[in-house]
Amino acid sequence: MGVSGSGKSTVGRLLAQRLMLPFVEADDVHPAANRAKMAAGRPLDDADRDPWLRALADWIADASGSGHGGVMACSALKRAYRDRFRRAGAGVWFLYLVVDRAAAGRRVAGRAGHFMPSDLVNSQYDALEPLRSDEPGMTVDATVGPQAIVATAAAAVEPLR
Ligand SMILES: Nc1ncnc2c1ncn2[C@@H]1O[C@H](COP(=O)(O)OP(=O)(O)OP(=O)(O)O)[C@@H](O)[C@H]1O
Ligand SMILES: O=C(O)[C@H](O)[C@@H](O)[C@H](O)[C@H](O)CO
Repeated sequence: MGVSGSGKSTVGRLLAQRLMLPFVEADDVHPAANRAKMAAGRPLDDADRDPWLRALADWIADASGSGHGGVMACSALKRAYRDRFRRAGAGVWFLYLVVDRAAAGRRVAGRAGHFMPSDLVNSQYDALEPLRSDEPGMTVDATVGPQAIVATAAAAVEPLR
């Protein structure tokens, strides 16, 4: 979880490889209308996110039900979204990638071939409800290298598997 530019896709892919688990990129699950809205510079609201969260919760239910689990790269900005995911499957655990607005803005602006415009980064922080201490998971500094983040996260989740 984390705002756009926090490194969810980068870290999530590497973590899934390391743990040898299926990976899903939540950006690929957005309805076309959501992608078009963001590309036009308009932030998503709860209603826009509802069908997307439903599809992602289904993925979690399948991964959980199959017994192998999986890794998802998803902003999951609000507590209510994470509650939904926790209800969908057993053992849902969040890695919260923390990055400040300036760094996230620079990363999103510097990335090619993605629908998300950097002017939407501020709206991501407006929606963001950081991971709280009662939510299973881990908060990490997302400005260190991706491999270091993956090593830290893998060490934390391995004993839970
Ligand atoms: N730990 C890191 N250190 C330096 N650069 C990083 C790190 N993680 C990601 N990046 C770079 O930042 C940019 C954004 O990363 P990425 O696409 O993984 O973020 P994201 O959170 O998935 O964003 P979005 O939600 O918009 O898809 C990419 O260019 C990526 O290479
Ligand atoms: O909930 C949201 O506002 C969206 O999920 C965004 O976070 C984007 O999908 C993503 O960050 C852009 O790549």
